[in-house]
Amino acid sequence: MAEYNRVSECVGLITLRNPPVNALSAAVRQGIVDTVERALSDPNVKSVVICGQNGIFCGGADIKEFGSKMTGPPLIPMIHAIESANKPVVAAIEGSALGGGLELALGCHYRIAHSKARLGLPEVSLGLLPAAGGSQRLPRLIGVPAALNLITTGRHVTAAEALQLGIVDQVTDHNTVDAAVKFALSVAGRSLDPRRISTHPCPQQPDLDALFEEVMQKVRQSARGAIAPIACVQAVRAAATLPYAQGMERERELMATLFTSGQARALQYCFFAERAVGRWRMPSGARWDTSKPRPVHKAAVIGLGTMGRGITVALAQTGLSVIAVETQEKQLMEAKQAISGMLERGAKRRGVAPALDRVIYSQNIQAVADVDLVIEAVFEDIALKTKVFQQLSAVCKPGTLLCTNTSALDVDQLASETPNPELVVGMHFFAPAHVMKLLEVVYGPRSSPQAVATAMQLGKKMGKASVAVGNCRGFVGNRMLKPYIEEAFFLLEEGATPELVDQALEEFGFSMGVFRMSDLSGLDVGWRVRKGDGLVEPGTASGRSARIRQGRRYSPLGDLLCEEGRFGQKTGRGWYQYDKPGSRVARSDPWLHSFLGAYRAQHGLVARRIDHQEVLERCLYALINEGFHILDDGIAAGPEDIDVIYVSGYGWPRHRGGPMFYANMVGLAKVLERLEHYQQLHPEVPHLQPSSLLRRLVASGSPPIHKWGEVIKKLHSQL
Ligand SMILES: CC/C=C\CC(=O)SCCNC(=O)CCNC(=O)[C@H](O)C(C)(C)COP(=O)(O)OP(=O)(O)OC[C@H]1O[C@@H](n2cnc3c(N)ncnc32)[C@H](O)[C@@H]1OP(=O)(O)O
Repeated sequence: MAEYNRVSECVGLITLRNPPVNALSAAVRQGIVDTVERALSDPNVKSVVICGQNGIFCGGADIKEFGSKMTGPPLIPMIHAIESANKPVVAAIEGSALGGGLELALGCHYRIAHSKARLGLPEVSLGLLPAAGGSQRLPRLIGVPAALNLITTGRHVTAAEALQLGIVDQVTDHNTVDAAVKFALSVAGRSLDPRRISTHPCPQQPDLDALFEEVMQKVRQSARGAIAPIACVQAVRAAATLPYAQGMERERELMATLFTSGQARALQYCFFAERAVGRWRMPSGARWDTSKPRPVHKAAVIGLGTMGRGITVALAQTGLSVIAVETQEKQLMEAKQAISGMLERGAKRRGVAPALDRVIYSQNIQAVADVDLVIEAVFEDIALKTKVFQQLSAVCKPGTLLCTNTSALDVDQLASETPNPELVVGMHFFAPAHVMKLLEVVYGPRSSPQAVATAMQLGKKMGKASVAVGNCRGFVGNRMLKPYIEEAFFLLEEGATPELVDQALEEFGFSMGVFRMSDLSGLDVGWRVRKGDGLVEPGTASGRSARIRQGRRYSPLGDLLCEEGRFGQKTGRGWYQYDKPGSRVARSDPWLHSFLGAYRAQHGLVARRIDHQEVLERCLYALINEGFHILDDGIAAGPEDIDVIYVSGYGWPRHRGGPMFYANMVGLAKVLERLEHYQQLHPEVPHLQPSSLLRRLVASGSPPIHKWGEVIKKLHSQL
C-alpha cells in the first residue's frame, strides 16, 4: 500500500501506508514499484519524494512475513529501480527509518530527516544482516569503521548523528515532507550520477586487514555464539574489498545462511515476545486492554540500600518526583551521595541535565503522605516489611499503590496485613535496578487490575521489560533458578568442577556460568534462604543420609563454603578466588578443588567424568521443567513471559530465544526423554520428574510454541 499524489505541480509524492510502522509488506513493496513507475513515466513529474504516513517513514521489512513463503516484488530490484531512476528521488524521514526502511532511503538520491527521527540497521538483533544492499551501500556512504559500528550493533542513531555521519543530507525541525518537496524541486534536473551510492567506491581505509581483524575479534567475543554479528562483519568486508555486484552476491549468500537459522527464528521470537508480554492478563480475566492504569506523578522509595538507591534513580530518570526515605541518618547521607552520583553519571552519558532536584530525601515516613505510589525496598524480612506496610497504610493518602520490591517473600501475606490488599503488588527489580532491564510485577489474588496496570505502565516508562506474574515462592525467575543451581551443585558432587560447569554454560551463551554468577551475587544470599527453610545443618555428617534433607537430595556444598566465610567476590573467595575482596576477575582456586576431593571422599562419592552435554541437559532441562510447572500453575500467562524474564534478567542468550523457546527448538519429546533418563538415575531429585504439562504437550504431538496455550487451557478446563 503506497499512495501516489502530485504536489507542487511537478513532484510525485509517494506515501507508504501500512500502520503502525509502514513495514515493507508485499503489498507495500508492490505499491512502491507501481507508484515509482508512475512517477517516472509522468512527463510532468520532475522529482519524487517518498515518505511514510503517521509520522513514521518505515520500520523495515515486515518481520511477520519472514516465516512464510515470499510473495510480492523483492526489495533489492525495487531499490535498484529507485537508485537508477533518471529523476531525483528524495526520502522524507520522520519517526524511524530502520532496516529495509533505511535501505530504501539509501537507494534514494537524497535523504531529509526530521530532527526527532531515528535511523538504523537493526537486522543483527533479528539474527539477520541488512541484505537489501544496506551492508554494501552504507560503508560506501559513511566509510567502513562507522558502517561496521552501526551494522554490527544495530544501534539507532539520531538525526543529528546521521547528519554528522553523512547518512542524511539535511535535518529539519519543521514539516519534513514540505522540506523534502522543496528540496526535490531545488535538485530537479541535476546530474544524479554522484548520488547513486552503489556506484561509489568505499572510502579508502588504511590497514583494512588489521581493522577487520580487530573488529572481528571484538564481535566474536561479545556475540557469545551469535552468528549474525559475524556475518555482518563479513558482509561489510565484501563492500570494502569487492566491486558492488560481487559484494551484493556475498550479502545474498550470507543472508541465505542466516535467514533459515534457528538463531534468526529465536531472535525474531524474542522481538514479538517482548511486545506480547505488554498484553498481560490475569487468571481472574483482567487484562491489559480493559484495566486503566492510575496516573503516577509522585512516588516514594522506602529503604535506601542497594536496591532502593537504584529504584530511586530509575524513577527520577523517568521524570517522576521521588521522596526517598531512609530512617538512619548516616545511611541517608551515604545514599544521597550515591544516588546523586548515579544521576550525574547517567545524565552525562545521555547528554542531559541530571535530575537531582527531582529527589527529596527524608528520614520520616510521614513525608510520603501525598505520593501516588510507594516502592518499599527495605531488608528482605517479612516482619520488617509488614511493619513498613502497616505504617504506609496509615500515612498515605487513600488509593496510594503500595509496591514491595522483594525477590522471594510472599506478596499475598504482605497484602493481607494491610487494610487495602487490592492496592498491593510486588515489583521485583534486579540489581542494579537503574540498569537491569527486567521487572517482575507480581500480583496476588486480591491485587486489583488497576494496581497491576499501574505497575506495568510505570515499568514500561522506566524502560523495563515488565512481565506480570502470579505470586509464588521465587516468582518466575528465581523459582526456575533453584533447580538449575541445585543440579550444578549435584554435578560438583559427582565429579565436575565449577570451571567445567561454567565453561559449558558460557559456551552455550550465558553471560556468566552459574558459579561465577553466584560469586557475583554473594553465596550468603542463598545460604540465608536455605537456613530460613530449615535445610542447613552445620557440622560434618557424612554419607548419603547427610545429603538427603526433607526427603530429597540436598547438597550442602554452598553452606560449607559459607561456613568458611567464602561469600564470593565480596570476600575475595567463593567458588573461585579473586585478587582482593570486590575484585571481579575469577581465578581457579586449588583450595576449592581439594575441598571438593575431601568432600567426595567423606561422603563416599566417586568422581566420574562429566561432559558439557550432561551439564547442559541437567541444568537447563531442570530449569525448563520448572518453567512447565509454572505454566501449568498459571503463574506465567505464557511461554513468552518466561522467556522474556530469562533473556532480560538472567543472562539467557537471546539468540537461543529463552528457555521455553529453546525446549521447543530441541524438541519437547527429547527434553522429556532426557528428564526421564536423569530421573531414573536420580530418583531422589523431584525437580527431574517431568511436569505433567510437558507430558501432555508431547502426548499432543509437541505443538509449536504459539499453540501451547491451547493445551494449557484444555488442561485447566478439565481440572
Ligand atoms: C531482505 C531483508 C531486508 C530487510 C530486513 C529488515 O528490515 S528486518 C526489520 C528491521 N526493522 C526492525 O528491526 C525494526 C523493528 N521495530 C522497531 O524497532 C519498533 O517497532 C519501532 C519501529 C522503533 C517502533 O517502536 P514503538 O515502540 O513505537 O512500537 P512497537 O515496537 O511496540 O511496535 C508497534 C507494532 O508494530 C509491530 N512492528 C514493528 N516493527 C515491525 C516490523 N518491521 N515488521 C512487522 N511488525 C512490526 C510490532 O510488533 C508492534 O505490533 P504488536 O502487534 O504490538 O506486536
